[in-house]
Amino acid sequence: MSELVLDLKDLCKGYNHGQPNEITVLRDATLGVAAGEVVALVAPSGSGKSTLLHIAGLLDQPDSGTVRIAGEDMTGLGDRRRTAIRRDKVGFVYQFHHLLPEFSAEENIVLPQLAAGQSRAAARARAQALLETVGLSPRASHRPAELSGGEQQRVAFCRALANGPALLLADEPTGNLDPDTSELVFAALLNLVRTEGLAALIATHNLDLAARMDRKVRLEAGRII
Ligand SMILES: Nc1ncnc2c1ncn2[C@@H]1O[C@H](COP(=O)(O)OP(=O)(O)OP(=O)(O)O)[C@@H](O)[C@H]1O
Repeated sequence: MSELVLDLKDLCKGYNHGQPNEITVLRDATLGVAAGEVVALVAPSGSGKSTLLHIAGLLDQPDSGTVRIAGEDMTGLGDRRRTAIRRDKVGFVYQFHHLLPEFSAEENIVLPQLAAGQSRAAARARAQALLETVGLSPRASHRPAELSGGEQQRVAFCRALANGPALLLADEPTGNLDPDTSELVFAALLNLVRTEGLAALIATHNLDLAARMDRKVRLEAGRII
């Protein structure tokens, strides 16, 4: 039995099929990420990182190839099942935090849990534990506008992990932060991922950060090498 949490096989993906501006982005891209493993995805701009992460996170479909998450083949699943898997098994972090501005840090982490059917008391306890892991307990009642950029991003990590996903996908999670803040925020992310024992695939341009992950893969000419 496979221990891979994320198992991508022979993914092909292009855009604008049959049109003059047709483009092939992924060509037989294959990648596995095991539980507890943090993998850096390093690739130049425009090479297909976001395309790969969106397919892995069930936000988009490949033209061919298979996506397995926690052992389950996603091929041919209906929208409802895909949405449920995305909600329960996958956490997604973007370059920009996308926190809800009218809610506090804690509420931003509580809300996705309530949507998943969790009780308010359990959701609050989980939010507080996550905030503590990233050193933000004293900021729990602050709204996003009352937090620094690095603090906002750390709250976004906690929100992504709110429902206890098995897999974390991150697209340039420190891309809009200065180098010192990136370092701090990345350390918080690694701490969270290690504490929760997640499989993580983290796209970054930052080679220093990539070197601190368990493994580094590159996306080149549509393939993972
Ligand atoms: N919906 C789309 N329609 C047409 N082309 C697209 C679409 N989405 C992405 N592309 C093209 O596919 C290629 C890969 O895009 P993608 O966003 O995956 O790259 P990326 O590696 O994440 O880039 P960046 O680091 O700049 O965000 C680019 O050439 C892009 O222009």
